[in-house]
Formats: sequence, C-alpha cells, structure tokens
Amino acid sequence: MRIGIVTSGLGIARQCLRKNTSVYRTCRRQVTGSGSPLDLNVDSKTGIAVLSMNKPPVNSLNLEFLTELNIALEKVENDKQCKGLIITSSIPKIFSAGLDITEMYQPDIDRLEEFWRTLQDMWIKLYGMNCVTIAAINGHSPAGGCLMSMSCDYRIMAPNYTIGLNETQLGIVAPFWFADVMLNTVGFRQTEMALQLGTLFKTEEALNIGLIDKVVPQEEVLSAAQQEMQRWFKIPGFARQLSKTELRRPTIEKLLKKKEEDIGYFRDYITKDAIQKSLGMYLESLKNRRK
Ligand SMILES: CCCCCCCCCC/C=C\CC(=O)SCCNC(=O)CCNC(=O)[C@H](O)C(C)(C)COP(=O)(O)OP(=O)(O)OC[C@H]1O[C@@H](n2cnc3c(N)ncnc32)[C@H](O)[C@@H]1OP(=O)(O)O
Repeated sequence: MRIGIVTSGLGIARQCLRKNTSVYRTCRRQVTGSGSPLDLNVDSKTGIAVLSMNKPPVNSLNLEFLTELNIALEKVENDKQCKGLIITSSIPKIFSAGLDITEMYQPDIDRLEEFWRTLQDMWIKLYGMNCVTIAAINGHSPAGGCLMSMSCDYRIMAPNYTIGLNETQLGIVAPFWFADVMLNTVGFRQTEMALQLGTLFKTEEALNIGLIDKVVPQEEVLSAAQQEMQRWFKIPGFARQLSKTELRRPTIEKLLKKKEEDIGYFRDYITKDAIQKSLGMYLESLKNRRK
C-alpha cells in the first residue's frame, strides 16, 4: 500500500500521510519522479529501501542512468531511516545488461570520460554503502550488472539466468577494480578463469562458486531479500558497518588513488581501432540475434 507523496526530480518526499490505524503506519515514499528509470521506495517502518531499475529494454548503464543511480544511492545513504537497500529490476528477465555499449562505440571523448567517471563514482558509493545492501537478481546480470550485484553485501538470484564478467567475449578487458571485486567475492582461481574466459555463469553455477549466495524462485526474489535483511539488521549496526569498511576500504582506496589515471586508460583503450571494431561487431551481433 503506498501512502507516500510522489515527488519529481531530485526532491525527496518531505511528508508522509498517515492514517490513524496501525496498518497505515508504514510510510512508503517513492522518492524518484514519475518517468524516471529508477523507482526508489523507502519503507520507513522496516527501514528498507527498494531501488528498482526500470530502463527498457535491458537496464543498460548509460551516463544518464548512472547519474540517476548515483543520486538514488546518495538519497538512501543520507536517509537516516534507511538501514538497508535492495537493488532489483522492474524489467522482466533482465537485472541489468551492464554498461551501455553505445556509450563506448564511436564515442564523443568528453562524454566518454564523464561516463567512466560517473561509473567509478557509482561503484565507489555502492561498494562503500554503510547500510546493508542486497541484490535481488531477478534476471540476467552480465558485466556491469554483475559488478553492481557483487558490490552488494548479499546476492539472491532466480533460476535460469546468467551472471558474470563477460568482457573478454566482447574483445575488451574488465578494469582492475571490476577484477578486484570479483577476487574479493570468489577468490583468485575462480576470478582468473572467469575473467580470461569471460564466463557467464548460470544461476546454479554462480551459487556453486560463491558468486551469489542464494537461489529462490523468480516470484520470491524480492520477499527473500526482505527476509534476509532481517538477519543483517539483528547485528549491531556500528560493528557490522566497521567490519565492512575495514574489508572493503583497501579496494576502494586503490581506485580513489588512480581515478584520473583509470579514466585515461579507459579512454585510450576504448578508442583503439581494434577495440572499436570488436565493439561494433558485438553490437551488430546483439542486434542480429533476433533475426
Ligand atoms: C589496459 C586496460 C584498460 C581497461 C579499460 C577498460 C575497458 C572497458 C571495460 C568495460 C567494462 C564493462 C563492460 C560492460 O558492462 S559491457 C556490456 C556487456 N553486456 C553484455 O554483453 C550483455 C549484452 N546483452 C545481452 O546479452 C542480452 O541483451 C540480454 C541482456 C541477455 C537480454 O537479452 P534479450 O533477448 O532480452 O534482449 P536483446 O534483444 O538482446 O536486447 C534488446 C536490445 O537491447 C540492446 N542491448 C542489449 N544489451 C545492451 C548493452 N549492454 N548496451 C547497449 N545495448 C544493449 C540490444 O542490442 C537490443 O537492441 P535493439 O532492440 O536490437 O535495438
């Protein structure tokens, strides 16, 4: 039941309409505007925010979408009522198709650099979130989608989808910080094989190597995430947060120290003729898949 105020643009709902019966005490606020590719609902009773990606056809991460994600993550982090964040998708069968390849193919250089900076910022925020983060992976989650999932504290996935860092299959290389997050999640051996082969793991395979934590039927992914959140909420928040920070800080600091250098590497690498050719062919193959 939604009884909150829907705001537009960047404004967060300032009021909550409450009725006097206890059933209405939950104050759910939709804090993104209508027509936004993101739907952020904060339930002030449970302290859980649900961020649902809704950018057809495949939730690909372009500059504008990444900017919206950054704003949403900031809102959640600044909202004192939010103790946990669930990231999911409103697009059937797709969590996120990863980076929008059209941002990298025949790019405008200023925009390309801005795109990469915004991706770095999004990842730094998500990986370092103080609140508990759970990825409710209700669809395919390749490359950038896998990065987002791995950056959460816990991953619940529906059967019969795929997840992984498949960059080499596109003829490109996963950046060091994507690799670091995978390394932190599944260990060295699985990472070195998965990155070289560009493996997209089926749900069950992902569970077996620890890339995801739980498999539940499609229709239960969100409720399982809500339930899992309760386990994390039972731990004293400060102790849990500090443990997370201690473990993740070195990985985040590594990128922070090299942010500008990394943008330069990305720009120079992606604009190479051979890479452009690979990306062009991959885009073409995606478009021809349904023919
Ligand atoms: C020295 C070292 C320096 C290092 C430098 C760094 C180098 C760069 C690193 C880049 C890092 C990350 C890379 C990425 O995230 S790249 C993205 C990888 N993603 C994929 O490979 C996924 C591709 N998509 C799919 O497999 C499928 O679309 C799907 C997600 C399984 C969904 O399948 P579907 O059948 O439901 O939909 P489909 O018909 O395929 O697609 C619908 C339309 O969407 C277009 N599309 C799909 N994915 C993308 C995408 N990622 N970007 C842009 N567009 C995408 C697809 O072309 C269809 O378009 P249309 O309807 O035909 O016009």
